[in-house]
Amino acid sequence: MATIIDGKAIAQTIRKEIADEVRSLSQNYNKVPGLAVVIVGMRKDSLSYVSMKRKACSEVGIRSFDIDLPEQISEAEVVAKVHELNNNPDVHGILVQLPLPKHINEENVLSEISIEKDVDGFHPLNIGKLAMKGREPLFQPCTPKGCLELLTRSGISLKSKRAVVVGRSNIVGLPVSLLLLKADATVTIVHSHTLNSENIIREADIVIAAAGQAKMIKGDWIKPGAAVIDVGTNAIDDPSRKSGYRLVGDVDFEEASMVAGCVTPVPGGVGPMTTTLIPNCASLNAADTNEKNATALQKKNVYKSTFPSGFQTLVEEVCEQTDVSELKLKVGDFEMLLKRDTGNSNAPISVSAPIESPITAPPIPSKPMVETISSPSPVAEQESAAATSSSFTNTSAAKTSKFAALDASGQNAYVLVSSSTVGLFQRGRTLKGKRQPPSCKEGDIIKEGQIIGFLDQFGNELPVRSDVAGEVLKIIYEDGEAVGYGDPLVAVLPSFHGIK
Ligand SMILES: Nc1nc(=O)c2c([nH]1)NC[C@@H]1CN(c3ccc(C(=O)N[C@@H](CCC(=O)O)C(=O)O)cc3)C=[N+]21
Repeated sequence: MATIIDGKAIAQTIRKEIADEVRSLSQNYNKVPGLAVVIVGMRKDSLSYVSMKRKACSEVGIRSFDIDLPEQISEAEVVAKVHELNNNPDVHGILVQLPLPKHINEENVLSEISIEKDVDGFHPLNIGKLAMKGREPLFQPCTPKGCLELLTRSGISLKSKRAVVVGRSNIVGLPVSLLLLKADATVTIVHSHTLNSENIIREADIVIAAAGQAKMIKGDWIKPGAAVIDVGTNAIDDPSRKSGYRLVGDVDFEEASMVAGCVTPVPGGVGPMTTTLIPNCASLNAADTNEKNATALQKKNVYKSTFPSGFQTLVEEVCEQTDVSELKLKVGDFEMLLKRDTGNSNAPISVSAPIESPITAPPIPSKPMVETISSPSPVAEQESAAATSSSFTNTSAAKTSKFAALDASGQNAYVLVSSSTVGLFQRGRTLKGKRQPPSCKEGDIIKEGQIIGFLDQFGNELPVRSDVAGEVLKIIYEDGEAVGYGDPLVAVLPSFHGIK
């Protein structure tokens, strides 16, 4: 007689682990993971799954964002909703319940979910990474992951085992095969066009049934002692029930339990694992973004211009990593001009274009400004210097080349608009709880005094204005990142940069 793998009990253990994690996250970082569950329409089964997922969230202390959209909604409106959730920093995971109504293209919606919030792991890029050796997706799909958890938590190893997956759907069959492969099993997928599926299944040490066919897998298809995970959730008529139906799996449970070593029941097997692992993904993601922000903050705090240490670092970097010959720093009334001999006899005796102290004081009082004038040197040399180093960390190759081009032009004179306070940098304003589009983007031509973003201080949004007119060269901080006093937020290439 097979051991029954109790999915409910294992899921409960995992929920306790998640609740602990969520608690420590909120105690240590005052951060609550958030999961948005989007449902379109009123399909009975979807409503029931969604309510289970939302309940699972509240049980472990995760904030659930309930997005209930009407059946008739257009694809564009669903996509817009997804974008809004992508931009909401309180949302760490987004799940769009499937299936969507027929007039909406599932692929178009799913591929709009930011892969960093794709807790279902359905984004093509996540699946792609799952399929590749040596790559890790940001999220592993929950139901497949649940299947593997059930096995490993029941003491069943996967390495070198023969696993047969029945079904090749995008949401279970394919990803579970990839996970098994990653776990070093030898994997075979059987599907509607496979000949002699039974014989193949009979060789399996591990069977994952995800075909969507009620009781399709019979007892004599199973190798004695095999582990059988039944993903099927099929409703079959049952007049003896009040509801008129009951759920059965893809495996004939009664028969299988006479042969298998262990088997999952339906309900009570894989289902509760799916419901439990989705909030887990959101929670892990919240912890992860927290860690990333902390590291980013640590890195960027080097620039924190609690004068003079931030500027010292900046000056050191400019001197060590660039050919800049003159550097002018201004913070309010304080002004400093540094000159050095870069060994280039052609160095111009150029004076920096004057940049006035900020006069548009409130609510941002004084902003530290940095102006650099680079001495011309051979273009190739400049380019290689700029390619390997820049006073801006984390610049993409394209952006770095922008700086390289600037350097090479000998007109390197950008101004940093810095933070006057500690807060969260926001690219756009929030109106009625909705984040508006970014105030500016790289490449924009802006006017003096123009708002380039906002600083959120405990919900109070302070506009950040540029002191100079020019081109937005680089936005140094991302939306929602924490910034300290004096941190450079945006680099602007003043429109007078060509004047010598
Ligand atoms: N974006 C998306 N992600 C999904 O993960 C997803 C989806 N769409 N669409 C539908 C399928 C199905 N699914 C289930 C979740 C829980 C149970 C579950 O908890 N079942 C209970 C029984 C439930 C009952 O008694 O009604 C159990 O097996 O014990 C089943 C099935 C998630 N899905």
